[in-house]
Amino acid sequence: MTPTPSAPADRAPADPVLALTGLTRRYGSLTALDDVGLTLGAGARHAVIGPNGAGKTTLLNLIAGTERPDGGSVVLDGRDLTRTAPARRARRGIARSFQQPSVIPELTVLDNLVLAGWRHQERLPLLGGGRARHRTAVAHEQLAEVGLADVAHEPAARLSHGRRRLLDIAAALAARPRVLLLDEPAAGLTDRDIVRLLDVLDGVDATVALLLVEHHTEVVARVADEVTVLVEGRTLVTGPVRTALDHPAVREAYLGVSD
Ligand SMILES: Nc1ncnc2c1ncn2[C@@H]1O[C@H](COP(=O)(O)OP(=O)(O)OP(=O)(O)O)[C@@H](O)[C@H]1O
Repeated sequence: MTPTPSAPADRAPADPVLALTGLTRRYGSLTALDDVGLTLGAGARHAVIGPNGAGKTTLLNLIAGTERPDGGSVVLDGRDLTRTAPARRARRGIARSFQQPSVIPELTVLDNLVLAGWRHQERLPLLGGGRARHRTAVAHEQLAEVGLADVAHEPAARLSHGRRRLLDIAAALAARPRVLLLDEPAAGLTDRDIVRLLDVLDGVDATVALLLVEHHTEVVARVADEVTVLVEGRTLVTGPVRTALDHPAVREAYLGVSD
């Protein structure tokens, strides 16, 4: 991965936050992911695109730990997590927002965020009620940041799909992750919701590495610095966003355009 634009040219890029090497996953005779490697530094904005069935969700599953690879490794901050359970990976700093938001519909919007931030809160040196008050105050701030302050006390079930997506992302961020995995965040969103989504992603802490699977190429072009294109489980191209999106094979294989 190239250094971030602000990194001095004469200094080596910082250690990677997330390093994936040779990731391979088979389902019977189908190789869903074939020897895929990727390195994300702090503050990376990396998108993975590709046609249906290319292996994008499989890649996220292998990083989050909900599936195990048949080959390769997942290393976070120098620690090999390839055999580590999903909950432990989450505690180490891998957060995920799903295609179908995973918020708890019966809880209020605010309580969803309070709950999501609890893991981080456990590490703060606050006692009893102090912790709860602090967490609630932080959750209110986070809701304001994602434009959901007006529905703080509504059950999450009453939110539109777009706003539930934003809550899901806010909940993932509340655990203060090192890496945020986003699975098609723009899917099913209205144009107005997409503008909100882009605002939220713009506001993600610059130290968090963001890995985005997305079909919406305008969202990819707006959010990502770098793009990996998967086709049939293999990396077709990986590089700066414009180079990847303008690659003739990508235009043909993914966008259905031939020059
Ligand atoms: N649990 C499974 N059992 C068998 N085959 C699977 C399983 N999960 C995924 N596959 C297959 O692996 C391949 C990659 O699937 P994956 O969902 O990762 O693709 P994708 O790029 O995310 O596709 P989409 O854009 O449609 O979500 C597909 O051919 C899919 O049918």
